[in-house]
Amino acid sequence: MGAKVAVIGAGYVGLTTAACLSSLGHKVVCADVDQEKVDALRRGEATIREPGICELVVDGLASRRLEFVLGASAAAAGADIVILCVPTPMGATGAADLRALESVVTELRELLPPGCVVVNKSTVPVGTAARVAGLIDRADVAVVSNPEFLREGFAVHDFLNPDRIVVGSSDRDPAPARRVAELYGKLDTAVLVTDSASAEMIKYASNCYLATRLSFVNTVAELCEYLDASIDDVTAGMGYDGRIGDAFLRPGPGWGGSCLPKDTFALLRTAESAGSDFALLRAAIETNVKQQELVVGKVRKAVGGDLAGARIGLLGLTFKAGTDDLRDSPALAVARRLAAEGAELSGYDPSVHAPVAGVTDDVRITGTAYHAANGAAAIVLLTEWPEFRDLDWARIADRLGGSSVIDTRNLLDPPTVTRTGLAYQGIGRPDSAGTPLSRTADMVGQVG
Ligand SMILES: NC(=O)C1=CN([C@@H]2O[C@H](COP(=O)(O)OP(=O)(O)OC[C@H]3O[C@@H](n4cnc5c(N)ncnc54)[C@H](O)[C@@H]3O)[C@@H](O)[C@H]2O)C=CC1
Ligand SMILES: O=C(O)[C@H]1O[C@H](OP(=O)(O)OP(=O)(O)OC[C@H]2O[C@@H](n3ccc(=O)[nH]c3=O)[C@H](O)[C@@H]2O)[C@H](O)[C@@H](O)[C@@H]1O
Repeated sequence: MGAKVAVIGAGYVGLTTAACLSSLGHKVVCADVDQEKVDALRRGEATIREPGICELVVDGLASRRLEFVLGASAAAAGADIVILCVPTPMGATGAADLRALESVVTELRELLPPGCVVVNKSTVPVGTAARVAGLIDRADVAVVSNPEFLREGFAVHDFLNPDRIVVGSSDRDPAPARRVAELYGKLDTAVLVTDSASAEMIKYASNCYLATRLSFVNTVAELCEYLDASIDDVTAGMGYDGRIGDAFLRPGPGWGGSCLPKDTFALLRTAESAGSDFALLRAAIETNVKQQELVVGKVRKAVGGDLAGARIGLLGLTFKAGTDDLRDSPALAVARRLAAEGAELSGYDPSVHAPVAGVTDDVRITGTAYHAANGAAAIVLLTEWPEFRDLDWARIADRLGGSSVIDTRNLLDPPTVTRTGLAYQGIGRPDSAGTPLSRTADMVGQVG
């Protein structure tokens, strides 16, 4: 029989956790403080853009294994396991802001049923499980760390097909950790049971490694431009090495999103507090800022050196393709820098249909990519939405006032663009058509 689970927070992680656990046979009550969100979810409407989530919510409601309530207190009664999925954003110092987490824990401490397990699924600094246990201060309630590794845009897939489940428990009693691991019993994956501090560290180390890897790749791409090498072929060649692997090697306008930026800063602060200088991580963060400047430099150069009054079209605003999430988007960071130099920006994103106050203020949102190109001196592709590959570049060329296309995701086929008379620049790619981009791939094809 499934467990009785309360999930606190119905965002990307909370809603995915609630919907997926109910699909695995558990009885789940999911709480949020946002009345509109709770109402929409009760009607079976997905509140996040994630493939498969809507179907799971509808199935969960129909089977009565999934319920949505307003406020954490309403979810806790009768729960065997309470999973905390509230935000842990970057605080003023760069450290994780734990106020939402602490307020939920304080709200719930008296209400938790005896014998229940509180699970930290939010990304929290090392030591937080111990801190939460201290706040709850009850011998009959255990606290377990169970970090989440899902990616936005693949949330349901990643939750149901995880590379690993990590469960951390400082309790001398292994039973609470086992109960949490059993939630995922139907999934065929590695389960690592460890202490809480290690579990918390695994999450930060993973995200910070990914961020560092991207800063490394972006730097290699920059070097490729100086040396007339092709980053496409370089990363392809690196990726054949099983120790390196071919995932997460695409250069771009810098990494962003709701987690990598805040988690890199948070680990840096954690290291500082521990008296350790994590110079490599600091360099990864600095390199990421430099990457945005590098993109701005390419645009500045494309318009003749002065961005003041230059009209620039932007393709893509979200932090990556496949999501509607604009949090810490490198596309918007680049837009902010361009606007600060006086550029007038029009932008199109398939998942952004209206301006978002305080977020997209630098950009006039357009309904199509072609409208974003109207009269622009240059067009800058910032998010790798696949549909941008299929644009009619002759039509874009007709609409542009200038002739520059800057592809910060190396998404486009350069000859397709340059054939229309436009000038193409990627990241770490030879600048024009007739490049050796596919030469190596062809050779590999012939040999193998
Ligand atoms: N977004 C992602 O891809 C991943 C996020 N994480 C971590 O998971 C945590 C949550 O992140 P997201 O789901 O992205 O955040 P989110 O912002 O999408 O969702 C958080 C939800 O919690 C609700 N909430 C806030 N205070 C509450 C309270 N007192 N009671 C009940 N609900 C409350 C908010 O209204 C919101 O709906 C963070 O620590 C994040 O670092 C971990 C892995 C992946
Ligand atoms: O803790 C989290 O929230 C999550 O953060 C990331 O997931 P996500 O934020 O959804 O985004 P990623 O797919 O990792 O991309 C992050 C950024 O790196 C960029 N990126 C990614 C891959 C790549 O090859 N090149 C590249 O520039 C993306 O465009 C994006 O801006 C991690 O991949 C998840 O494992 C983790 O659970």
